[in-house]
Amino acid sequence: MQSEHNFWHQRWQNQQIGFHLQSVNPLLAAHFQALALKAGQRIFIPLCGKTLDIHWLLSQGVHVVGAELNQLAVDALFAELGLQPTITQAGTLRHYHAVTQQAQTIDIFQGDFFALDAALLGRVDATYDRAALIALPAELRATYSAHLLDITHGAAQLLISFHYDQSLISGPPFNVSADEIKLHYAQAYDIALLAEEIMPTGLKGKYPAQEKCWLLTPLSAAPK
Ligand SMILES: C[S@@+](CC[C@H](N)C(=O)[O-])C[C@H]1O[C@@H](n2cnc3c(N)ncnc32)[C@H](O)[C@@H]1O
Repeated sequence: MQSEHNFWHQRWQNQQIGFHLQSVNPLLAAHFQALALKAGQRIFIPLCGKTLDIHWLLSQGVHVVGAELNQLAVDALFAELGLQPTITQAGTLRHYHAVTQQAQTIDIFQGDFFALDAALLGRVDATYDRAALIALPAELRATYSAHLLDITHGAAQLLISFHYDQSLISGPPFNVSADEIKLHYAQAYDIALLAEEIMPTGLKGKYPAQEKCWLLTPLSAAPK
């Protein structure tokens, strides 16, 4: 686990953050409404980095809670949002909290996602997973998905997955197949494919790759 953490700390330290998009993720903007969140509800972004998707979600009138390992990323996120957070220690995690001018709250837990529990995380009405599941190696993904289900009480998810020939190059991002998504989540969710898109530039500019956007609806709430 420590080498896994060091890998990401080094990426942030060296600003090797090719995963960080310069605008809101088009799949989020196109399919956010599928989550049917109301103003004032709260969305969780595991492994959030300093994504501009957070800026966009706050502008949609929802509260945001995130988890991110690296402190440089979290400090940059708040600086780019123009917000001065209050920071408190919560066990091994640092809890950043701020309120936007439009009264949306943003809470980021800086530290290991696996140290976050349901009580600390608080209410979650939906989860947005972009480059979280696919950022983790195969041996961590079952633990990740089980922990996510546990701490969010199985809240609905918008999940973006990544598909390419894993034999061409090693991850991250990792290829996570539709079958694997079902393996992790079919016991808790109805799983619907909302969109699939070929990445015009491919992965790292050369390997053919595809993104898929999934809506995971809790089985208790899914239409029969
Ligand atoms: C591929 S990036 C995606 C970031 C963001 N979701 C985005 O779309 O830009 C994965 C992020 O997860 C963070 N991360 C990796 N392992 C983590 C862990 N165990 N707990 C919390 N964050 C972690 C990394 O520091 C990195 O910022």
